Amino acid sequence: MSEPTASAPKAAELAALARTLDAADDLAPVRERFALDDVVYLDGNSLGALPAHVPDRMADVVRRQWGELRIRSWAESGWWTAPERIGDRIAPLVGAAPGQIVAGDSTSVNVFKALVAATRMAGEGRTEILVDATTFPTDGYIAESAARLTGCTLRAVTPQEVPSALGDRTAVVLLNHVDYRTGRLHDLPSLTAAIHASGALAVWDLCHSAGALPVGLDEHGVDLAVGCTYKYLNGGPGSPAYLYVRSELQPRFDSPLPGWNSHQDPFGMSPSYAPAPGALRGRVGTPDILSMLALEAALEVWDGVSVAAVRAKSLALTDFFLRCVSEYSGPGRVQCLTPDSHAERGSQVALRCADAGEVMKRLIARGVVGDFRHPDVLRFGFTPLYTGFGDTERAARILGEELAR
Ligand SMILES: Cc1ncc(COP(=O)(O)O)c(C=O)c1O
Ligand SMILES: Nc1c(O)cccc1C(=O)C[C@H](N)C(=O)O
Repeated sequence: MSEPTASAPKAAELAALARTLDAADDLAPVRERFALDDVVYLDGNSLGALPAHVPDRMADVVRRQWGELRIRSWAESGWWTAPERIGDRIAPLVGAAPGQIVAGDSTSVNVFKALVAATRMAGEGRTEILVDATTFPTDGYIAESAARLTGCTLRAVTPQEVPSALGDRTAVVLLNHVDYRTGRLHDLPSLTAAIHASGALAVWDLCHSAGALPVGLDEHGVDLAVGCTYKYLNGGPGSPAYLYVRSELQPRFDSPLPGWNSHQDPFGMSPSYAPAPGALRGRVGTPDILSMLALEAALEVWDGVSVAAVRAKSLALTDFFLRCVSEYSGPGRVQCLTPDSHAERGSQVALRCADAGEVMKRLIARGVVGDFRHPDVLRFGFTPLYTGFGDTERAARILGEELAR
């Protein structure tokens, strides 16, 4: 049996407030662009939902472009130029002018390219890589290997420790914009400025911020950035990642993976490598066209949607969720790891509680899908394109009921 959590009048008040907020939400109609059921899907920070038009688009890609046009599609269906074209479609979502982003490979591979290329661009005597000690693990593993390959030392520091860790030996700093576990948003403008003041380069991992909040890559002078597209960009499972190289740095970008797709004359089949100009220097080999074109179609859900509006709704949703959790779960049942301050909050709420893995299984069984991160964290990701305030109230209410069991 469940203990009662919030009083019935309180629940009615929150449900009514949710209806008012949904009615005033300009982004509410965007939900229709997605194929969703009545599950409350709060796992878009791991795998974004399917945009409704993608299956038909992919049927055309497979049946007509591949099945009928076959090899002609590299030119006639725009396959060959898809990585740069899609990079330019992602660019406004992360505050970048065209010509600086190429889509392809995984985030892990792009972290490797960015880090090694950054150490190659760093000045004489700069032989230390700083890596976010709280990073999603893959960045740390890749940084360790990149350091060994380049003869650099590697030091793990928290983002807060970066300013005092910087020195005249620092070559590059790899940071996560939003912490995957806590949902903490790090201060990209001021950290990038501090890194530059020390003469080093800044590489940012945008996996948990792109599509959820303004990033401002150009505005803040970020050197290199990477990110995935299967979370808030809804590109699909394993969809291509992307690499941003600031235009001024492109002529010096010396890729550690100089495949033929980044050659200035790929079909010249020369035995020696000569890099192409611009963003396509970040390409490696043949792109994964099916995933690439699913991503391109998925990005159409952004037509007419501003990142600023998404950010405003994201903060309103997470504020409302925190309020509902505190009403429905009572004091002491959960500990919130996500900062209260908007300036430090991404688009997820992370709650620590006892038996978090079991609690999440029960939530999923009741139609509230978040995820569990080892050892004791419940994560709830809020995708403003398809999550409403009613969903948010329902998720918090069911969480309260399960915690009271
Ligand atoms: C911050 C961050 N970086 C990297 C990755 C993963 O990269 P990849 O797509 O290479 O698996 C994730 C999530 O999977 C992530 O959250
Ligand atoms: N990339 C993933 C996958 O292939 C399977 C399951 C989950 C993922 C994720 O994206 C995890 C995610 N980066 C996280 O923040 O935990």
